[in-house]
Amino acid sequence: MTKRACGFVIFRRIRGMIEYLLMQVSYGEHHWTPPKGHVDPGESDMETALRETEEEAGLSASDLNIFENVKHELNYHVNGKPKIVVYWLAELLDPKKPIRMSHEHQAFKWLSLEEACAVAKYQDMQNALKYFNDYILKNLS
Ligand SMILES: Nc1ncnc2c1ncn2[C@@H]1O[C@H](COP(=O)(O)OP(=O)(O)OP(=O)(O)OP(=O)(O)OC[C@H]2O[C@@H](n3cnc4c(N)ncnc43)[C@H](O)[C@@H]2O)[C@@H](O)[C@H]1O
Repeated sequence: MTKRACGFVIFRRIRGMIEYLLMQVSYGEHHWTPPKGHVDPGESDMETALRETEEEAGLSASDLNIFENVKHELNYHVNGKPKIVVYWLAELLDPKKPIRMSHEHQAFKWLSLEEACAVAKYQDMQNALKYFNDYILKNLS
């Protein structure tokens, strides 16, 4: 059975720069991803993305401008099992709003596209970040 997770690639505009929020998990390989998590039974993808973002980063829907039509899907395998991760683009409305981490993460960073791609490590996550960055440059600048 395919696992499904959903979240937001969150960006902020600060000092004339675009920065992306990446969070480092406190377990396993301590990898970095945007806030996201598994879809619970009966939840829609968007409900999952909102719940996980609140739990993992302390940000609620009212903190974000969510671009519901701008999304990107990642497909990879975890322990031999397929996993789909859906990300929507979202802007943090107050760029200075503090991030409140849960026990699932040990660090977070606001990063430029290049820095975020270096930290994200996986090619498909890098492609997602570039896709969203292109959208911002073409439509939101
Ligand atoms: N090793 C561990 N030890 C203790 N508790 C653990 C654990 N793994 C998970 N948990 C528990 O599971 C919960 C996570 O639940 P959720 O928070 O609901 O779900 P998630 O973000 O999708 O989980 P995860 O971090 O496992 O997913 P990812 O696909 O990024 O990452 C899964 C794997 O895929 C790899 N990966 C990530 N992105 C990838 C990509 N784009 N391509 C290929 N591989 C990728 C990662 O490096 C990682 O190895 C946590 O509360 C934690 O308690």
